[in-house]
Amino acid sequence: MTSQAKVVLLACGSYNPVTNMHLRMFEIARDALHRTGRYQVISGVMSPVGDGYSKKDLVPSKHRCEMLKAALKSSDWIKMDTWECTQSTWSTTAKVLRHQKQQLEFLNNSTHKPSPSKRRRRQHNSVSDIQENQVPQIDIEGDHVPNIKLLCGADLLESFAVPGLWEEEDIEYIVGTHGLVVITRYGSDPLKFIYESDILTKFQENIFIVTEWIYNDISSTKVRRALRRGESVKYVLQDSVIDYIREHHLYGVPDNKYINHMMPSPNQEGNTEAEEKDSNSGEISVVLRSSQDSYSSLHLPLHRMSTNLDKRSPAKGTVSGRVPCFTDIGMLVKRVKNVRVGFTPETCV
Ligand SMILES: Nc1ncnc2c1ncn2[C@@H]1O[C@H](COP(=O)(O)OP(=O)(O)OP(=O)(O)O)[C@@H](O)[C@H]1O
Ligand SMILES: O=C(O)c1ccc[n+]([C@@H]2O[C@H](COP(=O)([O-])O)[C@@H](O)[C@H]2O)c1
Repeated sequence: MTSQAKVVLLACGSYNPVTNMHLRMFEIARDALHRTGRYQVISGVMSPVGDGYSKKDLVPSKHRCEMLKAALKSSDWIKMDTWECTQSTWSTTAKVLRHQKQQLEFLNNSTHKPSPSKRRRRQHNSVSDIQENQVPQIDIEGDHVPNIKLLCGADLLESFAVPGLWEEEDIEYIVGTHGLVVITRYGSDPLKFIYESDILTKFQENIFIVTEWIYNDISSTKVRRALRRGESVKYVLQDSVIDYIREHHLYGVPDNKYINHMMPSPNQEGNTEAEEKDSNSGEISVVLRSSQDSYSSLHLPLHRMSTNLDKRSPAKGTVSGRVPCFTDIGMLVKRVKNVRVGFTPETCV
């Protein structure tokens, strides 16, 4: 019986925000590699791109990392590594792979897992509370350093052909030294693409194409568009990620009439204690009721509301008489400093 090669799957991306498909890619890839009988996937690593990557609508890495951290609670084998996004400038994917390789070699050579140096700790301070994930815990058995393969969608593979985007020597290093696991994506034809590229054809045996038969063309771009329009993204993102986006008002999530489409996740329901606490801490908790028994809450810092409140109510932060008008949201119950006012759209002018 031949021994199985140990593999770590590394996926680099914006994760702006992380979607269920980003997570599923790992599951699909692991299944496919295991099916061959030749590989054993020992870990998955997600490396969010740094803020220096000038991509439209990229929210700060602090938020993207927090969303990834929340999403990865649902996996016991995929970890985040924040090394890339804590570098002062954008790092090429080849550089990230080199770093990961060094980490694994270091792990392999030492009996103890590396603890972050003081310098690294300082670098990670900007990304609050994610230090625990900065060095993915990978259990290495035996003498061989696992092979790191770059996991990506077919669109990333096809971006190799965009003039000036990737360095040719980087492509050689990525595909020749590490190898790719490519998940098919709608509209892509990776086999044809490899055929048309000399360099990819040269390293063809290092490219593993996985057809995703449970077709799913989720993309972060589409998610951001839906969020901007106030449309539901439930079951497309992890509930914890939706909660985070809502709490931090990311991606232009509207505060007004569409917000009731973003239903709360089960872990947010019945959180009256938190609401009471917020109402005493300079924040307004607005509870939107869109049907008989389902609620969605929206936390607004007082300074964001003060203009409305100044205009419409006698005292800032208190509600009496007329209240800010939130149109088209059905029954709305509003709590400010423990004053609770219920009203319907008809009461708005
Ligand atoms: N639906 C999908 N099918 C296959 N691969 C995907 C899918 N969505 C994302 N990927 C892959 O995930 C990796 C990370 O991508 P990225 O964070 O840029 O996601 P994205 O959804 O394509 O983002 P955006 O829409 O903002 O460009 C890339 O390799 C990309 O090809
Ligand atoms: O290394 C490169 O030259 C390179 C060129 C283009 C994109 N990438 C990486 O590809 C990943 C996905 O990029 P994007 O633009 O599809 O979100 C992200 O991690 C980028 O750093 C890397």
